[in-house]
Parts: sequence; C-alpha cells; structure tokens
Amino acid sequence: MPGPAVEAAARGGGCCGKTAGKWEKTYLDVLGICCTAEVALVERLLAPINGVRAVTVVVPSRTVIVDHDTAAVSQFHIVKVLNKAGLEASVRAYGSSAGAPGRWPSPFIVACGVLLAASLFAPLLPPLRWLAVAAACVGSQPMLLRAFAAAGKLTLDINILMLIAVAGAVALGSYTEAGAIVFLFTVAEWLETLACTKASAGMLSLMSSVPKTVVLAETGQVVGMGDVAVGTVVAVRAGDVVPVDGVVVGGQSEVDESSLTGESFPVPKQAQSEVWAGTINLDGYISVRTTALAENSTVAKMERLVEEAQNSRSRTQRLIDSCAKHYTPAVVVLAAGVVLVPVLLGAPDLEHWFRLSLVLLVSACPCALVLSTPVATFCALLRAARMGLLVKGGNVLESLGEVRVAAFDKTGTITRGEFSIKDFLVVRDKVQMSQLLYWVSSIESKSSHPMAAALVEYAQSKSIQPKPEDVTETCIYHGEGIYGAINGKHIYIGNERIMARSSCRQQEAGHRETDGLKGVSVGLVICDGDLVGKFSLSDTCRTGAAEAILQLRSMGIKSVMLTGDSEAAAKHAQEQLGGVLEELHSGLLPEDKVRLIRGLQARHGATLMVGDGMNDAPALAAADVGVSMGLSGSAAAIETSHATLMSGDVLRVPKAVRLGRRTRRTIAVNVASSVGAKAAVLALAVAWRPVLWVAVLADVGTCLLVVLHSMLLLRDAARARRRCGGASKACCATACKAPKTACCATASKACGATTVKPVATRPQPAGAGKKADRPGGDKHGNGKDDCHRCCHKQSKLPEDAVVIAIPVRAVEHRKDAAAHEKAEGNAAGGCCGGAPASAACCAEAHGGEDEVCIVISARSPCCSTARSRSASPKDAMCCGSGGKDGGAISALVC
Ligand SMILES: Nc1ncnc2c1ncn2[C@@H]1O[C@H](COP(=O)(O)OP(=O)(O)OP(=O)(O)O)[C@@H](O)[C@H]1O
Ligand SMILES: [Zn+2]
Repeated sequence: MPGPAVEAAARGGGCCGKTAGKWEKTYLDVLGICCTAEVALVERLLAPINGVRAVTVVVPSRTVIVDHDTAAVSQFHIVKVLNKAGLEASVRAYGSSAGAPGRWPSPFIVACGVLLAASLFAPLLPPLRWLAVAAACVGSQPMLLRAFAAAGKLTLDINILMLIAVAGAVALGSYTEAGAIVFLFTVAEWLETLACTKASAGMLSLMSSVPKTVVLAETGQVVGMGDVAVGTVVAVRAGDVVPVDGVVVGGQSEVDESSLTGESFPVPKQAQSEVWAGTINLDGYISVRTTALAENSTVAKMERLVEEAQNSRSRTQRLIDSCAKHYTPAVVVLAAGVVLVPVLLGAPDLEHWFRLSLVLLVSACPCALVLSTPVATFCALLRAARMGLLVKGGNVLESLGEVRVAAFDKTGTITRGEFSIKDFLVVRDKVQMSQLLYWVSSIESKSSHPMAAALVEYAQSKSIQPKPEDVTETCIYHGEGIYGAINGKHIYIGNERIMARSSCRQQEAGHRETDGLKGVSVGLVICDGDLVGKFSLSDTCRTGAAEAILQLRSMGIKSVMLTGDSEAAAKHAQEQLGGVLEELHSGLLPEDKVRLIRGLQARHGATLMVGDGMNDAPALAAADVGVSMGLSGSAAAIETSHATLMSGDVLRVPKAVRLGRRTRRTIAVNVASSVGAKAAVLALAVAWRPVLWVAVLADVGTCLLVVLHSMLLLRDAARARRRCGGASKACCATACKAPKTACCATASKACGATTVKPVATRPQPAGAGKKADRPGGDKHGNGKDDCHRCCHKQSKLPEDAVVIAIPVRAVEHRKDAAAHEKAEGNAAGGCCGGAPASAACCAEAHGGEDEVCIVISARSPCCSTARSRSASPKDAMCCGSGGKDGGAISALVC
C-alpha cells in the first residue's frame, strides 16, 4: 500500500497548518516483529507517547500503523523509539515495497554461521570450541537489544526465552548447541522476513500508486491532491494514473482498471464515462471532473477496507490468541517447576532436569500457532483482492468456506442489468407518445434502477430529451417502481404492484392490458390514476453465470434466485441459464429477500447472497456472506455487504468460495502442524532426551513452515493468473507464448512480461453506449468477451498464435496501412488503436508512425506462410479493430 500517510505527508508538505496539529497515519515497516509478544511491546512503546492516538500492528506484513498528531510527534521520533528497542523500524517510502530486509542475511548471521562452522573442527583442535561461544555472542546481538526492550516493558518475548536457552546451554558446557540455537533462530527469522516481505509487496502492488499531484485541465497548473475540490476538472494524459474518481468531460481513451477490478483489459472511456483513481489511462488524453475528494476515492476506500480486514480478527484467530495468552506463562511456570522441584528434592541427575526445563522454555513461544491464522488470512485476502474481490475481514473468508447455499439476485447479478426496451406503447391513445416519453424519461432520470437507464436511453433514441428539472417530486418504491410529479401530473412507473399504490382505475383490467407485449419484464405508466402507457423490456444473462452456478453445484452448493422482477422474467433467466438454478423466487420486496435468506440459513446452513441493488442491501447484510457486485453497484449494497466483487464477473463467486475453503484448510494444517511440532518436541524430551537445538529448530522451523505454507495461497493465485483463470484461455494462449511481443495488456501482464503493453483495440466510437464502460459491463463480464476485448480477432486467432508488433515504417506497405488508418479517422492511434506512448507495442504511434501487429500461427496454413516471411496479406492480421466494421482487419501486412 502506498500508505495514505505518506500521501497525507505529501499533502501536509504544502500547508502551513501543521502547528495546529494534524492527525496522520504513518506506515512503518518493523522487521523485528515476530509474533504477538512484539505486538504488546510495540504497543507499550508507542501508546504512551504524547500525540499518538492509535497503534495498529499487522503481524504478517510486519507493518505498524501509527495514527499520530504530526505537530506533537514526528515520524522520525516514532522510528527512533522503535529502533531503540531493536525493532528495525523504518517509515515506508512512497511506492516502495514493505521493508526491504535485504536479500542477504545480516553480517551478524553470516559471522555467526562462519564461526559455528569453524567450531565444528573442535575435535581436531579443542580450543576451536570457543568459537561456538563467539558465534552465539555475535549472532545474538539483534536479539539482545529486543530482549532488553521487552524486559524493560515487562514483556516476555521469544528473544528473552531464546537468550535464556543460550545462556543455559553455555552454562551446561554445550557450546556448539548454544551457537546452533542462535544460528537457527536468526536464519529462520531472516527467511521468515523474506517470505513476509514478498507477501506484503503484493499488497503494495495491489493498490497502484495514486499520484500525489494533479494537473488542472484549464490552466495546466500542478496542484497537490489535497487541494482538489469536488467538481474540479483535471487533465489525465496517456500513460498517467488517473488521480481522482470522476466523470470524463473531454477526450476519449482506454483505461486499465485492473488495480480495482482484477481484470486487466482496457475499458473504453468517453464523455460521461466514470473513471476511478488508481486506474491507468492507456492512451489518449482525457479531462475528468472529480466526483470525490482524494480520501473518499474508491481506491482509498479499498485501502482502508484491506487495512481493516487485516486488523479484524477471525473467530479462529481470537480463539488461538486467547489460548496463546495463557500458554506462555503456563509453560514458563512449568519450566521453573521442572528445575526447582528436583533441586529441592535433591534428585541425582540435575543436568537432565535443567535441560528439560530449557526445552520447555524454548517451547513456550506459541509463535507458529499465533501466526497460523493471520498469515493465511493475509495471503488469502491479498489473493482475493488481486482477483478483484474485496473481502472485509478474515472471518468473512472463513464463512465463505462454509457456504452451503448461494442466493443470487437476478437483475445486475445473473443478468447484465442492461435492459433493452422491446415495446413501448401508449394505451388507447390517451396521450401522445412524445409526451409519455418525456414524462417517463424525466422521472426515470432520478432513478438508479437499471430499467430507468434503459427507459431514458430509449427516449433519447426517439429524440426526446429528459428534463429532470421539471420533476417536482419523486419517491422510489423498492420492488415496485417510482413516482414523480411533473407539470402538475402525478405519474407512477413500475410493475403491477405500483398499480395498487397509484389507485389505478384499470387495476382489474390491468392484467389484460399487459398481455401481448414482447419482452419479459413489463412496466406500466399511470398518470393521475389512469393507465396511459406500458412497456416491456428484456435483459440477457451474464455469460459466466450458468458456469458459475454449475461450479457451485459441483462443490455441493445449491443456487437459488431471489428477484424483485416478475415470475416471467425469473423463468426467462432460468431458461437462458439452462435450468441450473434450483429454486426461483420472484416478485420479492427487500424484506421478502431477507425472510428467504433466513429460511435458507435455517434449512441448509451458511448462506451466500450475491446482489447489486439497493433492494438487496438488507438481504446482503442478513446472509452469512453478502457479496455485492461491481464498482458501480449501489453504494448501499457495497456498504452492507461483507465482500465486494469489483467487476461483473460472476465466475469469481465460486472462485471466492474455493479460496475460502482453501484458507480454512490452510489454517487447519497450520494449527495442526504447529501444535504437533511442540507436542513432538516435548514428547521427545520427556520420553528420550531433551535436545535443545531440536526444540529451537521445531519452534522456528514451524514458524517458517506456517508462513511458507500460507504463502501457497498466493502462489496459486499467481499461477492461476498466468493461466488467466482459464476464462480467457484462447486469448492468453495467444499471448503467453510470446509474452515479449504480445500486443495485449491482459496477456503481457498475466504472463509476467515486464512491460504492460496496450491492447490492440481502438477506443470505441463516442456514444457507443454508456454501459460499455461499466467495469461489470456486458463486454467484460466473461471469458469470451475478455478475449474479444483483448484481441478483436480472437475468435479467429488460433490457440498457438503469436502476436508481433512491428512499427509500420518497417513494413513495406506502410503507406497503404497509414492511409487505411487515416481513412478511418484514427490518425494518432495507428494500428494499435490506442496505445500509450510508453508501451513498446505502439512506441511509434505517437511519433506519427503507425504500427501493425501480426498474428502468426503454426496451425493455420496461411500463418505458416507468414512464418516463412512470404506472407500474403491474408496471412497476417492486425490487432487493430477496423472501426466501422467492428473488429475487422484494419491493416494487412505482406
Ligand atoms: N425505476 C423503475 N422504473 C420502472 N420500474 C421499476 C423501477 N424500479 C423498480 N421497478 C419495478 O419493480 C420491480 C422490482 O424492482 P427491484 O429493484 O426490487 O428488483 P429488480 O432490480 O427488478 O430485480 P432483482 O431483485 O433481481 O435485482 C422491477 O422488476 C420493475 O418492474
Ligand atoms: Zn515468536
């Protein structure tokens, strides 16, 4: 995370209000944090400082977040306090990865290892055994500092326990063992830090760094993020990160929203499109009117959520923490007893008891056990976030793994929520069509319901401009429709329920009135108690929906539909899905949805609810796991849900459940192995002989194992991403074989190529439909379409195709190609349509040079010709879309 605190510090830099006191959050990388013992230490060190309001310690990422008054206490003071205790703290630099601990072990560890190795030759030269003591002394330097600090704060931590063990070993004359303990402990700690750093580096890359300054569109002036008010128009050049949430007011471009949605294909933006801070403007200049302050941007909210998620402890974690609290003191008391009792009784083999006591002491640190849950949760949250699922806490992940039944809302979840009007009729010529459209569109402009958008668009297509300013009164009836007063008329628009509300005179006859309409969802318009219009709409299912439900079924999870829409619409959707849903419930009010969720919970157990609308918010809250859909889903749904899917890809629902299950398994294995290791060491010590270094190895070894095992959750994600989740296989297969040349952002990123290359598509023509830019929009919700976006000719691309980008000037027929491009009115974009200047693919595009992308495939005969360099125009396809002909080959290369 680029640390909002750092951002805040940057903002603070320009203002002089510092003396007035300003609360800021500072992110610190504290490498000395090993387990809960250090958490207490850090809190005891920082909490008493004047000006510190809150201290949060995130163990897995070794991060300390300090909320402090910059006037009363500086970042540097905080760092100093922590470093005095040997905690190796540093302020997280903007955009840097969490506390780079250095790839190499510290000189202390190296010296310790060398000395210890030399001491192993003691049988040949007895004085060499002293080198082992030297090794222990050198290696324990960093531990000493921390142990002192902990002792000063009356905290018993692992460093103290280890030092006692070392001293005990020296006292017993087992010098090599003393050296070995120190060496094992420090090496394991270093490895653990390396692992954790890797995990938290992922956290940082998750939130792409939002710029600290913006360029004002009008004046070109550069101002700090903090000074940007809502409504300011800022300039975003090609290749820049969008600095604010806002609406495009000028220009057009394609934006990579992968930092928010996890889907790395560009989304076309034109006037009126929404853009979000942290996304990358791939090509073209756009001006954006801000709709939120920097601290309220979606990415900032995401950061806060992830931060909170790390802090919110899951049930398992709370249980373990409360056990651990009693475990350490109990074992320490036991260890003391094991020494004292034999001494008092005058037992013969005192050394044995002393050793046993030391083994017990070393085992007193419940490190691995305490780490077993948070590290796994951390990695799982990170993986979830990378796939565009924002989970609000570890317990949500655990609940996800327990889900037995999934309830889906229809509109906007199973279907795209993008209605098209099938019929729009005036009833018995009571009013003029233009009048009706004017009323309906003006009133619907006030609603965020998906049907409203379709109605407004329909009116516009009939050259009727909605005038929301003419609407004097509105009221939204969830599950029914909308009421509005316009030009003195009282108008109700909605389903049959609204008829009753409007005391419509044709109530009885109403049913017949709606017959004969083509669409599946029927709407009525009632003016002053008289049915004046009716319309029908239809919506299509998201492409991944059926597959998602089938996947859930294969996992033993039943899927049901809960919709506010009509029975006909519910059945229509079920038909489109091939009948995969097990239950359909239609015509529901928000409270009905809650009742049904409660019923499902009672009948089947843990229930998952996926929804998007305001009408789903109560049901989302009532479910064990409520997942809201999409960035542009209703704010209420996002607020009340337990997790938010940042894109419209429903296939991520089963993925999320799988992740939840894996997290639970990982935690179970972690707990079992950490408890098992301790038990084995103690059993070995009691039954056979107490060996100190084995106890230390078991302690630090299981810690390391727990961390590495948890990180498998991340690694699989990486592998899955390389495979592009299977969803866009064809497209990625294309690119993965040639990561260096792939002309496709999706592919080059997913394949781990170093440069993100633009997708070879052209920005959509203006007015191509507002919905297309929704992250969950129709074109982007599913694998097939991903590919479609990725390479326009995907469907014609053979699986093994290789995409090569060549500047046109290197191509013989450059002029033809350029002329072709120009003819299509895309002089700047070149073949690659909208490529950022920075990207290799269209490096030349902005220099006025065009570029073409060639697709070569071994399988298709023409492509093998292409390989032999005697390709005819047919053999190679340009990735650029052909504008008007929607994805046709726009430039051909010989
Ligand atoms: N703004 C509106 N304009 C016209 N009809 C509306 C409007 N809002 C709601 N309705 C009517 O009320 C019905 C129920 O709406 P509601 O928002 O509860 O569910 P939905 O969004 O259609 O479906 P789902 O519950 O699957 O999301 C809609 O099907 C529609 O007929
Ligand atoms: Zn520990």
